[in-house]
Amino acid sequence: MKIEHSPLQGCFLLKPAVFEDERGLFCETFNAQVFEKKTNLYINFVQDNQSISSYGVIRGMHFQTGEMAQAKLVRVVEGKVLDIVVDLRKDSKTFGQHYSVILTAESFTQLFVPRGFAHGFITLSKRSVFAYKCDNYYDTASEGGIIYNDGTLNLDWQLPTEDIIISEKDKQLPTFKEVTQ
Ligand SMILES: Cc1cn([C@H]2C[C@H](O)[C@@H](COP(=O)(O)OP(=O)(O)O[C@H]3O[C@@H](C)C(=O)[C@@H](O)[C@H]3O)O2)c(=O)[nH]c1=O
Repeated sequence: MKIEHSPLQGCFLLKPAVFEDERGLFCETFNAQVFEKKTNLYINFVQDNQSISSYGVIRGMHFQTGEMAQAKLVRVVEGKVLDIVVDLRKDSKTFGQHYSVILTAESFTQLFVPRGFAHGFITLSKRSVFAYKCDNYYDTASEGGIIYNDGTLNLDWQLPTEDIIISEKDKQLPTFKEVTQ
């Protein structure tokens, strides 16, 4: 497992070793010991999630607040997505900055998203299966979000507006300024 720093503080790319043979392939998608050794972080993942999306679907930008904040380890099991994170930690050197990365099933690359980040993704393939671990439980009362087309963040979703599909709930999310002021 190789771990690379993203430009955002505490946000890492994980590249698992992939073992191929005549049967197919094998890889460890998570190993707590290795993760701890390479990041110096002890993360107790307590919930695993999976979502399926069709082309053009954006889920995001989401986070949970306060004590229910969640770190996430995200990966794509089928298809291709553009994953985007925003650092919302006011005491961070990279506060307000965002980072985008393409995640595909074939690359096995994962993104570790720390607590205090907003997270979202768009499906660029016909369908995507997205899987992630969280270090805190889902809590509706703590849900927060930022509108995907926020004028300050100016996130590039890489698809024309007419191709974008987004839930009614996500269309109502506030702006970056409203969330961080
Ligand atoms: C996230 C979540 C949702 N749900 C339920 C609530 C709702 O009825 C249904 C769909 O929820 P949502 O529309 O919020 O699902 P979704 O838009 O996929 O939400 C997810 O988006 C990505 C970007 C993240 O980063 C995640 O943390 C999470 O916020 O599933 C759970 O039961 N547990 C969970 O952990």
